[in-house]
Amino acid sequence: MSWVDVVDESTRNLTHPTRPPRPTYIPPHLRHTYSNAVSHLNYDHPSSFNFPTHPTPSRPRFNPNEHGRSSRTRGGGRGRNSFLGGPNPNSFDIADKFEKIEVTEDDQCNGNAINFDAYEDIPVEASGSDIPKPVSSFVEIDLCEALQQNIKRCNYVKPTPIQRHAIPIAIAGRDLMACAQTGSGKTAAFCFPIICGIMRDRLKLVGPGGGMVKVAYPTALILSPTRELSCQIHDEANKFAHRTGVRIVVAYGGASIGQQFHNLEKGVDLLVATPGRLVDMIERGRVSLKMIKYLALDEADRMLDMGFEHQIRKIVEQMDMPPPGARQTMLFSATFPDEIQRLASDFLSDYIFLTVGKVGSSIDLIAQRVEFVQDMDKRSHLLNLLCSQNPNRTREKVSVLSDCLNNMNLWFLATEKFWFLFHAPLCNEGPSLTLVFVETKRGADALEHWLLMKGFPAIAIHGDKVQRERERALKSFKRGATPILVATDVASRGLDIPRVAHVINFDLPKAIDDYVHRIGRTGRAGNSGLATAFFSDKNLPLAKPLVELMKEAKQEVPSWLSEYAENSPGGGRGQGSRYGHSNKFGGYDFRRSSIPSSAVGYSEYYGVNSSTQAADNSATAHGEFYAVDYNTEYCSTQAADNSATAHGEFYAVDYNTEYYALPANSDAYPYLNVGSVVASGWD
Ligand SMILES: Nc1ncnc2c1ncn2[C@@H]1O[C@H](COP(=O)(O)OP(=O)(O)OP(=O)(O)O)[C@@H](O)[C@H]1O
Repeated sequence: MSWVDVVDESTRNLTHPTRPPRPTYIPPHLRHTYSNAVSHLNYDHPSSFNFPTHPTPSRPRFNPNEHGRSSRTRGGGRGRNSFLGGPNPNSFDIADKFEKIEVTEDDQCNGNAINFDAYEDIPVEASGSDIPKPVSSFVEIDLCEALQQNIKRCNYVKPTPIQRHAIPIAIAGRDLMACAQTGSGKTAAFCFPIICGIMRDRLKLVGPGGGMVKVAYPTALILSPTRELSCQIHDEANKFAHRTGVRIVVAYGGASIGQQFHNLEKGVDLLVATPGRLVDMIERGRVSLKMIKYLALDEADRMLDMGFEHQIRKIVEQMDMPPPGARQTMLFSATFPDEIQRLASDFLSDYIFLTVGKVGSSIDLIAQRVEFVQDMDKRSHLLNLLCSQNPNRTREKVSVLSDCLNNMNLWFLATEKFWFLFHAPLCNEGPSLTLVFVETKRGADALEHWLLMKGFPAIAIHGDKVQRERERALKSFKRGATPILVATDVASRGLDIPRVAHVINFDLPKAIDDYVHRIGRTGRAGNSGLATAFFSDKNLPLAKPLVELMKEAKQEVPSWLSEYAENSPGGGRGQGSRYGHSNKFGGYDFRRSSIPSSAVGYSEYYGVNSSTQAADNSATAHGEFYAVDYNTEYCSTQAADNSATAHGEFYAVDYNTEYYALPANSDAYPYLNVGSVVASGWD
């Protein structure tokens, strides 16, 4: 139950929920360290490279101290209703921040001017064998002419980093697991190679799906977790495939299956689908996957977590889809926990793992604020925030006017009346948009209703709404007619909505990955954004990963939050945290944890493949790895407790050197033996 539900309940009962007791202090566990070892760019090296990390130039970033106030004291001076009561310890003039946010609009294809220079300095790592070299322009890539034309039409002047690296890999036919920041252009990174591949195959293949047929045989399949995201990918892919002859169909639940069958009957090369609807279509015998040559999973970690894994396995492993190796598989997300990587590797063959940017984040471009707000104060705090988004607007004005309108039973007029107030100063062309995340569907409805009553133009989207309502809400939000969207996690992934200037985590999610995706709805395509989170006692498990994430993004961490992080039980990786051994958020090739050296931040290694997992615990490394510090901890993928400890240094292993694993949990003393066997503490 979210706080909104609590508020509803409590107002009804005229009681207030009691504040949960403070947790007892538990010292933070030792954080793993990882070196930021930087290797030389080495394209001659046949199978792995690590791109240099450049110093990050300073970007304008929100600094709460500039505003002369601090949110550092936990709850200090916090009133039950800070609007009516005393000063709010977290209050700040958000209007100042909005002035600093750069959101521009000038584009033919996607409605947003792009500032991809912002991504120029981000680190890129790739691992796997024989990695194709990245490119620096689209023309360098062997894409078909029509596709090149469409890329220009879309105003894509140059590839984003993920596109520079991922597209050549995919065009070379390699399987890929790619992790890149939210809003950094992953959709095109998998769409271009797929469309190009379909066009090439066309010349060679004539599938059974020509003309009006009852069973559709797509050659490419893109799966995504939500209906809205599938529609968005479909729209994007259609733009890229303009005049190429590639036929793209979308299939998702909640809409007429008859219409979707009809679309399929007209022919389909690329099917974009949500898993549930696709299973339905396959089971009705209307779609066959036996011609699939390209498979892409967007938001792949979400697709393989508990909610979807069963369906995905059914589609990929139990229907008639060709196996890994016979098809090309690409997995993309902004977050890739180890456990999910392990599951995902079942679907891949000799794949390349690519990570672009501060993995699992979008963050340098997003100013993050965390404010301590007790559940009962959240609504009034939200109102303060929304009011302060426009410097000319005072909460009193809104309150008086909306009370007035409410009394006259004219709340629907209020929406109209206050709409103009959301034309925030940051952009002249349209209103800035605010996305408010809540925990429950009921909470979303309640908050939408309450905001409307208060005169704020809000609309809710969540999984209990019928599809038409969901689409209407999103459309209204996108065009700015209703510039506040109250959403559950249904809107947290993938949606690319220009002009979302502010994401408010009214209720924080349980897992830090979800936080990363939520805040990634702003700060997209190189633009900056603002994310505000309301943190309350019940978010304690999230404190530590949140602090780590904010530090990694060079954000100001309130001291009260650091204190919470230290008191966080079990080191506070967060409820639902799925991180393994690394401080890096989300994107770390789990195969590396089989190799001691890589587990401590080594940048070059290769030849790690499925043989590392061989039953006899043997592996063959084809490459260099070296220099493990004394007492460095590293994890073993095969150890029961995923841990092992290396004491010592070893380095300089020649190509084709064989090394063997000791049993789990052994303290190993690796020794230097150039060109020969190295025993080390992994199994
Ligand atoms: N090379 C490019 N040049 C200009 N704009 C681009 C380029 N590539 C992508 N874009 C635009 O950047 C925006 C973000 O892209 P996209 O939605 O693919 O990001 P994403 O990485 O998939 O984000 P998320 O992780 O949230 O799903 C889109 O509006 C897209 O049209």
